[in-house]
Amino acid sequence: MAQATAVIGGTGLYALVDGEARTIATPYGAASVTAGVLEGRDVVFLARHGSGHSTPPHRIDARANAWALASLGVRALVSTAAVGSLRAELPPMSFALADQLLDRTWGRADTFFDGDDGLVRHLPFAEPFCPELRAIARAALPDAAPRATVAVIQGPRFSTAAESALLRAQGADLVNMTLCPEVALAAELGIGTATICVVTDTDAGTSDEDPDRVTAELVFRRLDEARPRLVDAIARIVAAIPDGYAPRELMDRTAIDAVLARPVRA
Ligand SMILES: CSC[C@H]1O[C@H](OP(=O)(O)O)[C@H](O)[C@@H]1O
Ligand SMILES: Nc1ncnc2[nH]cnc12
Repeated sequence: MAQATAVIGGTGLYALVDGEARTIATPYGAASVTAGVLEGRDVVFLARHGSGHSTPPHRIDARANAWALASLGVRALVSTAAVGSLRAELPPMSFALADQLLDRTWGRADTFFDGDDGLVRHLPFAEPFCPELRAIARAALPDAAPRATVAVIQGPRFSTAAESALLRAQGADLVNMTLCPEVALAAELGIGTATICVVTDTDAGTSDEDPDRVTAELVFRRLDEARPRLVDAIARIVAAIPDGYAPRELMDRTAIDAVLARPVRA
């Protein structure tokens, strides 16, 4: 059965719905998903880092994940992201809805259209997140900051204080390691995305003594604390997505169908 809505869980969210985990072979390797029901809606859940957080951010196969979701008929994606804050107005434990991306990753497979099979396309990406899903998320989460620019760094290490200051000066509000290329790859396959950012830390911090200065342990701890609110936020958004939701047509159907027709490997 086609699953119109997917949830990608980031750090700290490794399960969401009851159901059997299923492995999907894709042209880029296997992806593991669980189909189930949330708020009476069919959803497919995918844990970005694997069920035990075994995949680091720079090794996530975002192409396999996006291809697997598209092959299941997914059109709407609600994702979660643990983020560091670069702004005092976005304190730890607050939620924000991402609306812009600054891609500072490198060396990641970041397109389905690298020309190998003569298929060349250029995704319009001025608005990386789906405006309709963002509007739904804003209405569902009135306490979340309605917009934020997320800088996506390569990781797995965190930023230096100088890098953090530079990202802030360049207009970033939040910092993360996974939303690129995930959001673009979903868009290339006709999937619209809304992302709930959970602020876990103040990145490089405001001083050496800043208790919110990032460590992985701090991120995991804060996500554990925030998880009930995060699951509730996801459920609210999923419940509000209309049956007839249609993402923007940023990519032509012929190209999407050609990518989905590529031979799979286990
Ligand atoms: C474990 S701290 C760094 C880790 O947290 C964020 O994960 P996600 O975006 O999947 O929520 C960040 O991007 C890093 O992958
Ligand atoms: N400070 C930070 N930098 C990058 N990714 C993060 N995920 C959570 N906090 C982060």
